[in-house]
Amino acid sequence: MGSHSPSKLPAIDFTKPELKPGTDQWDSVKAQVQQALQEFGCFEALFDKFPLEFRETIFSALEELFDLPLEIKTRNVSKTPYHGYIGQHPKIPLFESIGFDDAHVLENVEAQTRTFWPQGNTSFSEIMQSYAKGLRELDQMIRRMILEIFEIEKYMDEHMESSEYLLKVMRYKGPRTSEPQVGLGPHTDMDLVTILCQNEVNGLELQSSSTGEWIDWIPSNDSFIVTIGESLHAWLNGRLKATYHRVMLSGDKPRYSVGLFTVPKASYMIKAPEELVDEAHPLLYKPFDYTELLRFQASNEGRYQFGLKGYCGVQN
Ligand SMILES: O=C(O)CCC(=O)C(=O)O
Ligand SMILES: [Fe+2]
Repeated sequence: MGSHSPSKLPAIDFTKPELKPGTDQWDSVKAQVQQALQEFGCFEALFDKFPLEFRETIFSALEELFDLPLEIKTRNVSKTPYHGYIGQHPKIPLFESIGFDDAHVLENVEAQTRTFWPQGNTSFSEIMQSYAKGLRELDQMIRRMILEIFEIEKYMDEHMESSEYLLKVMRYKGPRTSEPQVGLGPHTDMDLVTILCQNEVNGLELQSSSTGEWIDWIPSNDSFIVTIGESLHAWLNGRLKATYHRVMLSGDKPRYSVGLFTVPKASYMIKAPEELVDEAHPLLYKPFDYTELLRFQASNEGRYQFGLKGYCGVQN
């Protein structure tokens, strides 16, 4: 599966104040995104929309959340597989996660927060909402650039309007070993794009899409990892690969991470634009619905990595 590498992922600067479509700055960042996605299939984004103490605040809010008793955390249920509470899974015993659907809207987070703290927890819901709202801006810039790269801007409105957000927060117990243990095994996400950040306990590793090397992510204060999910891979008819990643852990400190997962809306049929299908690029996947794909995944866990192909791959 490829070896470990000391190489670094490309870091792309999204902090420029005038980063607007049509400007030279935009085109220069877009060219870097294109190159990074071709060479690595993912990249580090520098984005400074959050105050300096923000990370500290969010990770202490997560500590408060995950320290709640299990019977409270399991109140986080969702009709979408993998969007609700996950934990105590024998295959990934260190891992727990809690999902907040469309967390950039304050009322949504407040309603979900009340399932954990019936009297509400204003500071918790506000921090989650402002995080989701800030990163949503970054996600939309990145997807806009990707559509421009593949010259399918005419689908911009439909693409943006047919997507929504899942804010997923995670805690990994420290394995108390010096040898790295699997926190989350190698996988691709099923969504469109994922933007992740982690506390001071590193552990996220990404596989370069061109060389197969595993690259450790060592974040800086303003950095996030951007990965591509299977739904975007399918919609672009294979022009971008979904990013393989995993979490490896050692030591005894818990690792916290937060991911903004951009997902296709339920019942929206993902279908590659005709501009991306031709003789050299035959259609790879039949049109599919993301939520149904997740249901298929959930009922075929052993075949996880082959989910999308197994679900709707076209036999060529
Ligand atoms: O914890 C992380 O950094 C990665 C989490 C992840 O890959 C996932 O939830 O799909
Ligand atoms: Fe993932």
